[in-house]
Amino acid sequence: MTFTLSDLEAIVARRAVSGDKSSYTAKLAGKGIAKTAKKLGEEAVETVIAAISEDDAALVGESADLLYHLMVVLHLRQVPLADVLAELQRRTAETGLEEKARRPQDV
Ligand SMILES: N=c1c2ncn([C@@H]3O[C@H](COP(=O)(O)OP(=O)(O)OP(=O)(O)O)[C@@H](O)[C@H]3O)c2ncn1[C@@H]1O[C@H](COP(=O)(O)O)[C@@H](O)[C@H]1O
Repeated sequence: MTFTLSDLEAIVARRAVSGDKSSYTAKLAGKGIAKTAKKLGEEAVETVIAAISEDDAALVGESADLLYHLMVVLHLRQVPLADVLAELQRRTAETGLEEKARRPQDV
């Protein structure tokens, strides 16, 4: 069976409130949204570095770290993954450049 981000969302939700001393998710969630969002930023930078100068295995690993930390941030903000997917689906109605052209012009 294919593993999905929805599966990861459920794992994160369960582990964040587990109180399990061996859980990284519980430890991270306990630090709050500011620390967790900062960690997400660090993982984003590591993913950028992997994309530019490391091999595919490194990029896969950093991408997994990035998506996992994003799921913890969404959990802490109580934003369902479904909301993000719905936004992505809404965006399929037009190209990225069409959407950009509709934005109000800077004055
Ligand atoms: N996908 C992940 C996942 N990806 C990355 N990580 C952890 O993210 C941490 C990031 O490592 P770093 O070296 O960047 O940071 P660190 O120095 O350990 O942490 P800081 O002190 O900087 O906060 C590591 O401890 C990784 O194990 C993850 N931890 C958990 N999961 C998933 O969550 C499930 C539950 O995990 P626990 O909550 O730990 O039981 C796991 O079975 C996985 O499915």
